[in-house]
Amino acid sequence: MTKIALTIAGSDSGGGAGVQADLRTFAFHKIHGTSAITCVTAQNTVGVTDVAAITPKLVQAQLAAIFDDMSVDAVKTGMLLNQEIIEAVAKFIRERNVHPLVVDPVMVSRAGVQLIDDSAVISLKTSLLPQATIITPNLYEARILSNQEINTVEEMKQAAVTIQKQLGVPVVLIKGGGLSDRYQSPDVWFDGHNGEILTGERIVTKNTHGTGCTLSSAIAANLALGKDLLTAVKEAKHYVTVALQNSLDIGQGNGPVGHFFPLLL
Ligand SMILES: Nc1ncnc2c1ncn2[C@@H]1O[C@H](COP(=O)(O)OP(=O)(O)OP(=O)(O)O)[C@@H](O)[C@H]1O
Ligand SMILES: Cc1ncc(CO)c(N)n1
Repeated sequence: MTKIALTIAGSDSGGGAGVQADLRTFAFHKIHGTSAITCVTAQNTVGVTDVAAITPKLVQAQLAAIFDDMSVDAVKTGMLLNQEIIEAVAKFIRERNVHPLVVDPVMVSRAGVQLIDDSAVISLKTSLLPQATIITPNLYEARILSNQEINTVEEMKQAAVTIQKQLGVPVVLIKGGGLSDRYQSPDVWFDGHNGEILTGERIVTKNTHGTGCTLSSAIAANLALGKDLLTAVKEAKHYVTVALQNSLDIGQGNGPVGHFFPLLL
């Protein structure tokens, strides 16, 4: 039977991140992708020039339209923009017992640009993160969530434990794309008992736009396919590495990763 995944996220006009990256990732995994759009960004490979929120009512209506009609096998959230949207999404997830749920707590981009406002950070922590199956903060986001400095794998491990315990999230995966390591891009997993360092070769490219969106939607896709969580994460990390190896030299800034590899028809 066809599996179905849902992304609750923002639109990236440049097509590299957000809903556009998520739907391509679902399609690569042979999963039907649905989407509830939270905001529209005017964005390209260089940066974000404008953003407008979708009303919480319309976000909720998109979610209801999907869940009233279809059986959704896995969900991911990405950029939720503001407190009202986060609260609407969190309420829907609570009421409909939505799971498995991969939360990419999008707050700050790899380039260090803040993508959501301060009140939204509080709602994310209190209303949404505790409902997640797994959360996937990048280094900046993990710093905000743990209140600690993170520059090394050792500090990533400590922060993962702090976040897991303080926020009551079952599994924390801190992404190491932002580390200054020339050879590796390790991600750190902590599930309350076991810690693991998921190693991965660092690909030398400037085209890293959308890596975080791609990782979280690949985890959701693998969960929709019935894989266990650690396997889902390991395979998703491998997918991102190969997508980076096949990244696209588009635009003047950071181009997108290559979600599809040459197709032989
Ligand atoms: N140059 C790279 N080579 C290999 N893996 C990378 C590289 N950059 C990032 N990754 C991997 O990509 C995934 C996403 O991590 P990253 O830290 O880039 O997330 P992010 O900041 O949320 O991404 P973005 O905001 O650009 O979408 C992680 O698995 C990370 O290890
Ligand atoms: C819409 C959107 N979502 C997420 C990110 C983070 O990469 C981005 N740059 N844009």
